[in-house]
Amino acid sequence: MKDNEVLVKVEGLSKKFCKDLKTSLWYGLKDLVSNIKGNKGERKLRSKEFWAVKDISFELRRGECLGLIGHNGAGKSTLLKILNGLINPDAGKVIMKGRVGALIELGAGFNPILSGRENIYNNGAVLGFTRKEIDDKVEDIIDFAEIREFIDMPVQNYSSGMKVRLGFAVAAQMEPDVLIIDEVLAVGDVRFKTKCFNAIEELTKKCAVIIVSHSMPQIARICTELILMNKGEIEVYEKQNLGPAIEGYYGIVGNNKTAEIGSGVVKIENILINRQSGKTFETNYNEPLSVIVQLSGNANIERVSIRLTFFDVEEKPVAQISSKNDQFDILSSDNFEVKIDLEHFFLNIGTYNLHLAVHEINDLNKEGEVLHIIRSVARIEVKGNSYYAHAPCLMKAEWSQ
Ligand SMILES: Nc1ncnc2c1ncn2[C@@H]1O[C@H](COP(=O)(O)OP(=O)(O)OP(=O)(O)O)[C@@H](O)[C@H]1O
Repeated sequence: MKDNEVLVKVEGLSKKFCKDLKTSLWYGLKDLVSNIKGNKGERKLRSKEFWAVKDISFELRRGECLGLIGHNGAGKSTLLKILNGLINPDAGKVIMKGRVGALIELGAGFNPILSGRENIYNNGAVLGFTRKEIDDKVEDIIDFAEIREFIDMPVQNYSSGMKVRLGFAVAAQMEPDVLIIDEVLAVGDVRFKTKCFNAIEELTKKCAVIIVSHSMPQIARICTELILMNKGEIEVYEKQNLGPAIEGYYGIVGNNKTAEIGSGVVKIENILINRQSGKTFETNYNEPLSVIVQLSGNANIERVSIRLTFFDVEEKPVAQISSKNDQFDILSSDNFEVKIDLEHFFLNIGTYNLHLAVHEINDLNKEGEVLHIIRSVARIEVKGNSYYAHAPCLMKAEWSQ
């Protein structure tokens, strides 16, 4: 087969479902009769029906890895099931070339009463391998799955993680031309998941991969292109710069609700970013950033610390600025203001939530009582020309040779 030939071609794929079972069965019966009469499938929605997948088209070549992302219920799994032939579309077509390896539903494709080893032989036979060819692969599959101890036990007694291990090992080791992987990988432990992502990266050189995941760092690492799905439709299809699709995903699933805790004895009254107040701020990567925190104090508290923590949209802390760490003493009074200036803002292009924390500094010069913490006090959107999705922070260095 040619190096970068198109292995998957999807044109105008649509699938509708019905929200209620009774109506769905009734429509199914009506469609059956109408099909027998030779009428084409109904493309319009009837009462209680909705498009789970609507008008999806794309092409994928050997060497490409397509990430499907989107909110729960966006239609990703339905699309994968159509691609793998598990369900029929209502409209559109799929052309798939070569051997297809798929890991779609936990335990799907395995016969529960057969052992892991017997299932490997079954799957291999379905994919067109001879017994001898499977003999040559079986040890590698068992090694990859790391379940040698349990390989002769019926699959129905496997844990979810063991099923994923076996499923991925079979899909990946059977020399697929097209590899389809759904979110099931999330069930595996962190080490095995990383091993799978590394294997997918290797496999992409030889095949076309379609993967569904909610883990943006992993998606950004292995995918060459992304489709952001929203309510069954393509919202963003990016091939060069994956940033807009990832940002779009966070825009749909992100949560930036403000929450407050603390005694409030010293209280954050207002915050200005680049001299402006509000909730959402825009800045450019590498530009200066100024934060002014306005507070109201109390005579009982003399000194406080202020901590600014930037969280990414997955709620992971990615950067922190702390008056304590910078050994800056903040003296509290009735109403006071603290100015924090950053010469360069090094966070990568993306959206961040700023959490602000004010603690009392006690006699031992340690952070004591929580005075006021505001989670997601501001949302900062960092703009820029290029997007490097691997790391949240893009530092600048002095280079020499
Ligand atoms: N067999 C079915 N009958 C009726 N509705 C269905 C069926 N399968 C899926 N759906 C509906 O289709 C929509 C798309 O579901 P799908 O599982 O494809 O979403 P998804 O993007 O994979 O979500 P998740 O991220 O939660 O896995 C959902 O509203 C779901 O309830």
